[in-house]
Amino acid sequence: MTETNNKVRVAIIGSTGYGGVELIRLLQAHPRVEITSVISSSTAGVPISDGFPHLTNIITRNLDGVHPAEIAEVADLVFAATPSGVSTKLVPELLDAGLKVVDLSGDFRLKDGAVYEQWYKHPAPKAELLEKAVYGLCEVFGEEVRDVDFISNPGCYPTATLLGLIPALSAGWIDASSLIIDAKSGVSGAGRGTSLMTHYAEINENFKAYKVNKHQHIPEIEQVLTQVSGEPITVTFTTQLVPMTRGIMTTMYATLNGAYTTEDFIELYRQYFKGRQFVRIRDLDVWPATKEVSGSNYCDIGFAVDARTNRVTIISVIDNVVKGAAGQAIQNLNLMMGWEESLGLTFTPIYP
Ligand SMILES: NC(=O)C1=CN([C@@H]2O[C@H](COP(=O)(O)OP(=O)(O)OC[C@H]3O[C@@H](n4cnc5c(N)ncnc54)[C@H](OP(=O)(O)O)[C@@H]3O)[C@@H](O)[C@H]2O)C=CC1
Ligand SMILES: CC(=O)N[C@@H](CCC(=O)OP(=O)(O)O)C(=O)O
Repeated sequence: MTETNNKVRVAIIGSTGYGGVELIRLLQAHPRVEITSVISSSTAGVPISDGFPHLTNIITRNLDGVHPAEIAEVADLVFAATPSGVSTKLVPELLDAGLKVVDLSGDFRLKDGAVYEQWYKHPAPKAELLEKAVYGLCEVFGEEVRDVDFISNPGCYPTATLLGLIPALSAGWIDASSLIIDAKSGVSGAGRGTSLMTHYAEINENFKAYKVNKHQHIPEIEQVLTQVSGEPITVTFTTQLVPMTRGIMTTMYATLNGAYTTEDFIELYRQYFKGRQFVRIRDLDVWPATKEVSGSNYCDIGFAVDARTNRVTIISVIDNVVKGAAGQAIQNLNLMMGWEESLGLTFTPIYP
């Protein structure tokens, strides 16, 4: 990989979407990255600040078209912040052109193509690429990310959910057959395209469930939980849209396998995530709120054991666009490059 002035050259496909624009914001402040191309399939040739005035005098370059060979001439690594279905076709061409790739879509997260087709309703990528893609949940699989050239960035809901469940499941503290996940997202999770679902009058002062038991993140969560626990796991997973711009809260319920206390959970998770600065385990009765991670790469997790019901409630929050997308993608870049994983990501949440 070429490093110019000690910097890696990076291109962003889908730079006119929410994930891409957030990558621009974060990478602008990254000390080891130079953005050499911002790419659009529909508006190439115009300055990106035409459509995004907040980038005026920050990114002065024009949008480039989607041409893998040309991208490979100016960049070493590309972020594909593209819709599912698009990445399936694009990523092989980018890899063939010699680029490293971090793909933000759901296309390469599921190892079984038939499962992908069942949930995503698109033709699956080739099996060898599904095999090659490394699932970049940094705090769990960070060692596997080092020195690879193709990362599949985890989904937003799965990031919050998996970080909230894996330590307790790995330790055998919770019953794997009892998992219920109640998930809520701000509307930026749906991307920049307009739809009736996210239209202001439909979501303002409203709160609605969608894709109940049908969400494409269900097999992703089940695949990873099955992998870490060694036994087949299914989950009940309900997604809901909240009238806010950013943020995900997942509230998880599980039956306990023993007489563990809330303090035990806090200690278990602090040990599991020791040295991983982006996961913050809350003190007793200090519940995480989405605002407390907004604009940052943190995932905050809190617990309450209920001895009466023999269940634990686990609450996990992230900013869907940062830790759920662009921030985690940069964390993966850092690991791929052998840099400190927090490089360029150590900013404080925006509050209030
Ligand atoms: N928003 C979020 O919180 C999260 C999103 N993701 C995933 O990240 C990806 C990007 O999401 P998000 O930014 O929200 O989506 P958006 O809909 O906001 O943006 C997607 C972008 O992809 C570009 N695009 C569309 N078709 C093509 C094509 N054929 N070739 C190249 N580029 C294309 C579009 O830009 P143009 O027309 O200019 O090319 C568009 O701006 C998606 O796969 C999404 O599921 C994952 C986690 C969280
Ligand atoms: C609020 C909202 O609509 N969120 C989206 C998140 C989709 C996403 O990020 O898609 P992939 O991870 O599968 O690429 C959804 O629920 O479908």
